[in-house]
Amino acid sequence: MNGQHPRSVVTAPDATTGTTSYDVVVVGAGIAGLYAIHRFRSQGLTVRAFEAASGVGGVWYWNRYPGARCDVESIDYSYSFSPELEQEWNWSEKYATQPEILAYLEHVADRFDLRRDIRFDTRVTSAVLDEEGLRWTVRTDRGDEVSARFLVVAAGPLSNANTPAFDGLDRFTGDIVHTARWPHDGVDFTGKRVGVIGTGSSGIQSIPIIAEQAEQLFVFQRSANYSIPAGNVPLDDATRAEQKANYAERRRLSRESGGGSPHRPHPKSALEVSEEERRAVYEERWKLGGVLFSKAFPDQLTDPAANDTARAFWEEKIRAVVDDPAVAELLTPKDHAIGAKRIVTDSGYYETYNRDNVELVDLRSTPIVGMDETGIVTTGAHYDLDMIVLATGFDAMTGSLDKLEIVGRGGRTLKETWAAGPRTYLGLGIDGFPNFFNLTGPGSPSVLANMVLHSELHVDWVADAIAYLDARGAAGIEGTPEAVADWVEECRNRAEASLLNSANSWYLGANIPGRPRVFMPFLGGFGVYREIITEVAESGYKGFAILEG
Ligand SMILES: Cc1cc2nc3c(=O)[nH]c(=O)nc-3n(C[C@H](O)[C@H](O)[C@H](O)COP(=O)(O)OP(=O)(O)OC[C@H]3O[C@@H](n4cnc5c(N)ncnc54)[C@H](O)[C@@H]3O)c2cc1C
Repeated sequence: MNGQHPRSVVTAPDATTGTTSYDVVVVGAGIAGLYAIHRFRSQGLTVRAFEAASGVGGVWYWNRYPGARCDVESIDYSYSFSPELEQEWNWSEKYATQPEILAYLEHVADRFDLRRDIRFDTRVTSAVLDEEGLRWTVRTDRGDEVSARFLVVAAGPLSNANTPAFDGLDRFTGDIVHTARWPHDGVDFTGKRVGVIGTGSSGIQSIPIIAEQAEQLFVFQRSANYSIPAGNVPLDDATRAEQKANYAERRRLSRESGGGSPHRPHPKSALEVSEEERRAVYEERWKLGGVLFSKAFPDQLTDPAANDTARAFWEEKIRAVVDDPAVAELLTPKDHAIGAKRIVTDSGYYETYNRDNVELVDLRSTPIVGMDETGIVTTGAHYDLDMIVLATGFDAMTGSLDKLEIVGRGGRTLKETWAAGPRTYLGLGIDGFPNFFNLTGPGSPSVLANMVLHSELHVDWVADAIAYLDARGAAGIEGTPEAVADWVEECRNRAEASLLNSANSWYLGANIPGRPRVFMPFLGGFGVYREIITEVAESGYKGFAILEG
């Protein structure tokens, strides 16, 4: 071979098998999938993307519930690969709403002409490895069968909506909506008796808006969560101009940071500073709004005593807002450290409980028994309802992968390989699954980071790996079993040193019956992770086997 692996140009379907060949198949057209199409195409690779939805956007296509917003500032929750795009797009608010983020992603799809390589309304059902030819045969629910050298799954860590198996849910005769499958023409709550089940991010973001419309709102809470006001503001021209002028520096700081934002924690421990200084730092973080509160001090998520100072500050703030002390008590988490579950970013959540038409139902003391024709039955009461909103979150991180039958070496499925929990090398390589890359999933910082920058980091890494293989005429790349074992150990050690491992959260699959309890994201921080995977690439892919053609 002359140093170039033969490219698989898009072929006409094979006359006998009906199969079309591509360099890369991309599953999903959310933030990660869209950039993947652009990046691979720019490198001269042929791409076929499949998307189950009718349009681009991923979570921003599906999660149209009222109040849906990003919790990373809009200016940071934006692609960085195109300086022109950075300059031309104008965010209207500090934390953009779902319609605006979706409009942004549609603009990206149009601007870079991405739709022509996406087959919409098409769910990938299986991907099977041909071990000898090192190719993946990908099949869909619409009868497609295509072949690709590389399988890139961008199915998203939060794309598989979770509906708990409530007894009698199908007997309820009113309307049922899931926040992650929200009707495109909206939902009118006017004059309705509504029950919202769940007080995670989707519930907390939507409850204030539903409460304004509904005649009566019952909030069914199993676990209280820590939420912090977004402190959202419209962005004026001067602010935008200043942000854009400093975009490059902002990006640098974000890439090097723990979570993908330009803000840094205070340099000292929360326990080393005076009470006065600590309060001032927390006040400043409170004003920044949202998730950044969990990173005010470097030891906030590792030292319970440091964490407790943040929790006490939070509690004082919330108790000052909620009129009824008994309700404030119920809204105060008792079972996890602040930041151990992703802190929610809200707009008027706690104030909502001061309204006469809102009642908080504590499912810890009166669990849901089930539904009947007219409403929700708990061990304490029957709630007559016109509508149930399921804000019950996701089968996170591995849910969408599980629905997709990925069959690697020896006919072994990914599901079997991960039966005791996900096992990867850097989140990017799995032994037994050559030329398969799962973007922003287990073993990477994933949902702990700014997912736009994270998606770009992963896509660029994969594109560079493919270029490396092609330059050497190699056929493939595969994480070695030793490297996978070491990385699993590394991830476990980091998790055990963190308070995040102690909460019963979806980071560990704890919301899904039967899931092994394994902390799935890499906890070393985005900047550290970026350095590690960059060094691995620069070393000639240490820990990966380079497979000859
Ligand atoms: C309401 C909400 C708010 C969020 N806010 C933030 C935030 O502020 N900051 C942040 O960093 N992260 C946030 N996230 C996390 C979010 O998951 C990421 O930011 C990002 O959008 C993920 O992009 P993605 O392309 O990886 O996945 P997704 O956006 O989930 O896209 C995956 C796509 O793959 C498709 N798909 C899945 N399986 C298949 C299949 N078998 N065949 C075909 N298509 C398939 C899905 O339909 C989906 O459209 C939020 C998540 C939610 C749900």
